[in-house]
Amino acid sequence: MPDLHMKVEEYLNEIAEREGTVHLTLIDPASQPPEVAADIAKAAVDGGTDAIMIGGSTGAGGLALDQTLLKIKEQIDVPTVLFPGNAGGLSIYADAVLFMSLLNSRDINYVTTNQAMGAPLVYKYGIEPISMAYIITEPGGTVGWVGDAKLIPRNKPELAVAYSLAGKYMGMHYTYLEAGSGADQPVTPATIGAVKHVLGDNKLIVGGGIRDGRTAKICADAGADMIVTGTIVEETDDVRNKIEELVSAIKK
Ligand SMILES: CC(C)=CCC/C(C)=C/CC/C(C)=C/CC/C(C)=C/COP(=O)(O)OP(=O)(O)O
Ligand SMILES: O=P(O)(O)OC[C@@H](O)CO
Ligand SMILES: [Mg+2]
Repeated sequence: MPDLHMKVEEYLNEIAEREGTVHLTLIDPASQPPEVAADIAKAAVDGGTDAIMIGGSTGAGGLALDQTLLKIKEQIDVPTVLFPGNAGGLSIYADAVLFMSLLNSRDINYVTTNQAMGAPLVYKYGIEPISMAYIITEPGGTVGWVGDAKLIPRNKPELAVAYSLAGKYMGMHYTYLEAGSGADQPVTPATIGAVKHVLGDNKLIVGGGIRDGRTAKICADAGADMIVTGTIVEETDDVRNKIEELVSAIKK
């Protein structure tokens, strides 16, 4: 049960310290009606997920986003964290936003422009911004295409390290290594380990292509502080059971 006076970033960091790894469930508001999203969120929380991330690369804003958040908040009391594909992915009903720059994008819109367009809303709505370096590796999926990322090759950890260090030196608190939603394989343990080594205490999020406890544990053991799963939660018939499998594999 979260302390509501605590900031979301502190809440997540504290779980990472105490339990070894945080589990985040990603819900795409464009994938199902708000009531169904709320049922998924409830089952995920019952299964032990630590927070709900809300976002999508395509069509994830507006009324559907607001209604999805409102319905989810009726069902659960863990934090809701926006994962916006652009400035349209913000909602007054969320607790926090992963305020990210896609560092390896070729398109300035994903490096600073959406951030500038969204920042006044974050301020006005009072959403907690969590600064984050977002780095996409092969295969990259939809988000790699939409974000026009110069994908980091799977076998080039040194390039992921270079971008991660740049993010840290620019003052970003979190780093997110993304293989793309639904990737056939997640980011390699070698890349995760090399990046975590240079990040030190800065938190590392890993997502894309993680579908089972065994894979989640490999990523956590390699150095991920937080594991994101989205697609598998959309696909499974038993969300609670699937989340329990993932959570029990990565927590102390
Ligand atoms: C901070 C603000 C206001 C905006 C940031 C804008 C940036 C940098 C976006 C990065 C590029 C991007 C398109 C990110 C989307 C992240 C996301 C929600 C991925 C989830 O992917 P899915 O939507 O599940 O993928 P599919 O559409 O393939 O299912
Ligand atoms: O859908 P999956 O493959 O779990 O990926 C989650 C997340 O990393 C996508 O941004
Ligand atoms: Mg998706």
